Amino acid sequence: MTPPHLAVQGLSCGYGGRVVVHDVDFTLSGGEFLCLLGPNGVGKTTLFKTVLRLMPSLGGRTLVDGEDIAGWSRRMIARAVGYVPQAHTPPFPFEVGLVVAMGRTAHLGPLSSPGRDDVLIAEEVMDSLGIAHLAYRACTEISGGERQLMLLARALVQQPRILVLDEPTSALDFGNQARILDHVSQLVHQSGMAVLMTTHDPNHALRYATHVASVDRGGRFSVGLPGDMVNADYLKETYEVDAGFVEASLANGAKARLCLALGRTTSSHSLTRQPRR
Ligand SMILES: Nc1ncnc2c1ncn2[C@@H]1O[C@H](COP(=O)(O)OP(=O)(O)OP(=O)(O)O)[C@@H](O)[C@H]1O
Repeated sequence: MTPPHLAVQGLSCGYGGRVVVHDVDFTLSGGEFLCLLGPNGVGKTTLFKTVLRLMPSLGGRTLVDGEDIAGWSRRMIARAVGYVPQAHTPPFPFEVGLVVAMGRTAHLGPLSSPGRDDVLIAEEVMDSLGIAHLAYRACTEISGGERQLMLLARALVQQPRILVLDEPTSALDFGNQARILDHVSQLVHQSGMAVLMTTHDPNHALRYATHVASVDRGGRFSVGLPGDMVNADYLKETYEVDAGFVEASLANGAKARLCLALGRTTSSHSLTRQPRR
């Protein structure tokens, strides 16, 4: 795999002229795993969609391997970047195996359908994510977690060099969260994939990310190393909870620093505070 390079330069995004996130600058290379944190409603999904040109930007640009993707077709973008949206139910009751195989579309000619090799790739990916048994089930009749795994499988069969994941584990049980993030982490470290992921669990960032980015309630973007970004002050400011840290030993003997919410700070008063502008 040619090592990918994503550069986001001076990007601002929002709706109808209302700026939600502004002045976003970061780069992401093969072998890097960037976790994006931030409270509900600050604009993480909006930022991802704008980075991928699924919605127009209010300024700035996205470069893949040095080229501005504004001029790229959806097919060209899909060959380089796999995207797993936050929640998406396909409108028709296609079989799960077919939805996953549709991820190959980016690599097929305009009128071709998936061939034997494409089906094998889809089967292999479904097997690796533990969803081979869902292949003939209607995608409209599976659970939320199973749907999330199906969408991840669809993105992986694209064989992208860059993977953008919007809360990919929000519906997964504890074991599946660990298995999926281990799998994604392996793709980063062994295959040189570049991953950009949002999560509401700062422990995902502490455990897996090489870099952590954040959007605050003022739509300001920042990025740094996990140990510098995710500290007690950051968690208090971002989520309005006091947090403590513990160290755990991983199966390979390495140490992981993890956080634990200790309770809401006295200043917090609402579950859905309005963003400060
Ligand atoms: N289609 C839309 N039109 C107008 N405003 C929108 C639209 N979609 C989202 N918003 C608003 O834009 C802001 C950012 O939403 P976004 O979904 O990007 O936040 P988020 O950080 O991903 O949230 P969450 O963590 O809850 O998933 C919110 O104020 C939201 O209400």
